[in-house]
Amino acid sequence: MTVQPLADTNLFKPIQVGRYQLQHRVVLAPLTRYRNDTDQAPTELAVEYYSQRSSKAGTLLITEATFISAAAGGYDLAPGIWSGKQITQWNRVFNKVHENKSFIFVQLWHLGRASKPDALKARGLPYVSSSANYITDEDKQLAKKVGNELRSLTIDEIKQTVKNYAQAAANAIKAGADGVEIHGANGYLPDQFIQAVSNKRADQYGGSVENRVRFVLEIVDAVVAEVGADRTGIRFSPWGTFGGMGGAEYNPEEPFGYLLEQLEKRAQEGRRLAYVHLHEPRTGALFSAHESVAGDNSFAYKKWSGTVIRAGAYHTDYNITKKDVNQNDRTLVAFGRTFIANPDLPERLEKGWELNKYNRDDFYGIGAKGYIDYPFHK
Ligand SMILES: O=C1CCC=C1CO
Repeated sequence: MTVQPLADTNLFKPIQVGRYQLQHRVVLAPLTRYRNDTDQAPTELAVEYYSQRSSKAGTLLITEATFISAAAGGYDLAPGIWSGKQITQWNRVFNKVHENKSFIFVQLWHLGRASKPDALKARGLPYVSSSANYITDEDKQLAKKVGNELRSLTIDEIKQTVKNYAQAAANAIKAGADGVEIHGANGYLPDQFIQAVSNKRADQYGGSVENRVRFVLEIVDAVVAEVGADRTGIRFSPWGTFGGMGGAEYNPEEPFGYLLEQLEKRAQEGRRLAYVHLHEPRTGALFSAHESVAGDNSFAYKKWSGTVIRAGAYHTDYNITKKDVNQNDRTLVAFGRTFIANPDLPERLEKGWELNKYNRDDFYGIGAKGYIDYPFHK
């Protein structure tokens, strides 16, 4: 991969995102790091980690995926935004980001069937999804073994979950965040409703595309009512296969095209989201820039007239980055792994400086190594 200065591209033009004026279009992508404390709250190292990556004024950061409630979780060292301590600790992170005159949105997460039935059982919590449709047979065997079999959310539970998203959004703003991103991608709960491969319901939340997107639109409407459309983003992975998504004969333009039309309809009525964030097909299989899946997100621009953040191995070819960010004036690019290894990534991209290489072995774990010890450019 050859680096080149991107200062003269749209990537370094200011842009209004929701109620915020960003100074450039490089975004910290949401990155699970499994480095929180035993109360699922950010640590002091997290304060430093996000501070480093907000060092160029006017940067937009999206936090690692953050559970809306204990029932939404199941991964011990991932963070939440439901308890007082979590809110207090996130506030320390957000204050440092704001000292650097940057902005941060909290990604709101519900695992659904991607959770662990044994971890949920230990907390006395149910293992739920749109339908009792496991990702793998191993999940099914484990769920049976621990006595926490996957089941469909009831209508009342769906309504309560929507309220939990709104409460988590309110908590994020109370903690000082600038906004929230609804995590609708990568096979988590909203995606489990959107996609027919996982949603086998026969009620108003299943079957037709209109019914399958009902849950995520209820979440959008509740979060927007709570914190405002201009402080709300949403992420989708239309071409993703992670978490058992996609499947044979699957055309994502059908559910996601309709979903974007509904978001645009809301925008025309005065409730335009700050942004729609899309995973690129080349990282559809996640965890590798090389297990690309077929597909193209250009359909989204025809359905949605607002701001778009695009993510997916953009560090591998600057010419793709230039093409995608220059094709219109409403595209930002999110970087994940490369931002892990380069705390000053925006400046390195602007000036064409060499990039630190990331070490996948250090993505997760406790302590400073691989978290806050990557060097800034000399
Ligand atoms: O979205 C994804 C895929 C793997 C982990 C998360 C949450 O940040």
